[in-house]
Amino acid sequence: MTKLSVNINKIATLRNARGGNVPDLLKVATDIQKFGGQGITIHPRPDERHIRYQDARDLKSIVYTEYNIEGNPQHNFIDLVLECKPTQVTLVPDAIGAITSSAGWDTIKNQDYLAEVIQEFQRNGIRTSIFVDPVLEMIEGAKKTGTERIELYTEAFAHQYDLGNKNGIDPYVKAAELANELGLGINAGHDLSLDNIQFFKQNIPGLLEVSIGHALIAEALYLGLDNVVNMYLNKLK
Ligand SMILES: CC(=O)[C@@H](O)[C@H](O)COP(=O)(O)O
Ligand SMILES: NCC(=O)COP(=O)(O)O
Repeated sequence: MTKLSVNINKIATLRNARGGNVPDLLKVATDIQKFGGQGITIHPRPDERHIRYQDARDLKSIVYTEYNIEGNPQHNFIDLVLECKPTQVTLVPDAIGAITSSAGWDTIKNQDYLAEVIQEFQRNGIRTSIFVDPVLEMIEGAKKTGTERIELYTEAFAHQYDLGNKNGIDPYVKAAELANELGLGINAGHDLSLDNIQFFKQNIPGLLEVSIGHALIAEALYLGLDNVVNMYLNKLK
């Protein structure tokens, strides 16, 4: 079974736009789980432009499914994760100020660094995953860091799928086969959507978890619009 972990960064983006508490991030996280979501993902960034560090702390008592915190393991991030003790930490090599994640780790160049950080999280009972491109050398390097899981960076697949090129899945299938052989658990995320998720799932052996945010929140808005516009019209009769 593949678990769906819903990334709620975009809920925080919307809330922060007005400075108040609408939409209420904690209520959204509660409801996503009530609706069947099997995990909550957040990706606090150093500028706290969407998820704030305090949100990560507040979610600790709300998330009873899988709690996944993603980010670049700088000192503040490491301290936050050790304080929140989520189910899983996903390490992502983001540049400060990056609009969104745009590459996986070079698991060969950063092997010692990753191994050290991963050990620290594992000593604290937190499962680790590292964000990687579907490149075989990077999967082999990931294994050597001691991580339990990898998260396949799916932007390239999603882009090719949008263009009608289903062969974009090929490197992901090879990466997943190798990860399975090496005993690495497989997560995936970035730009997955209602359009592409079923094809991805059907082709990736042993896919344990997907984290989906941007498209899912946009789809939820769109699929709810008809309903809400009509609720307003009823009140204005
Ligand atoms: C690692 C990954 O692909 C997602 O966590 C993504 O980076 C979400 O972050 P933003 O919501 O800031 O784009
Ligand atoms: N790890 C990927 C994630 O959490 C969500 O990415 P996206 O769906 O917002 O592109």
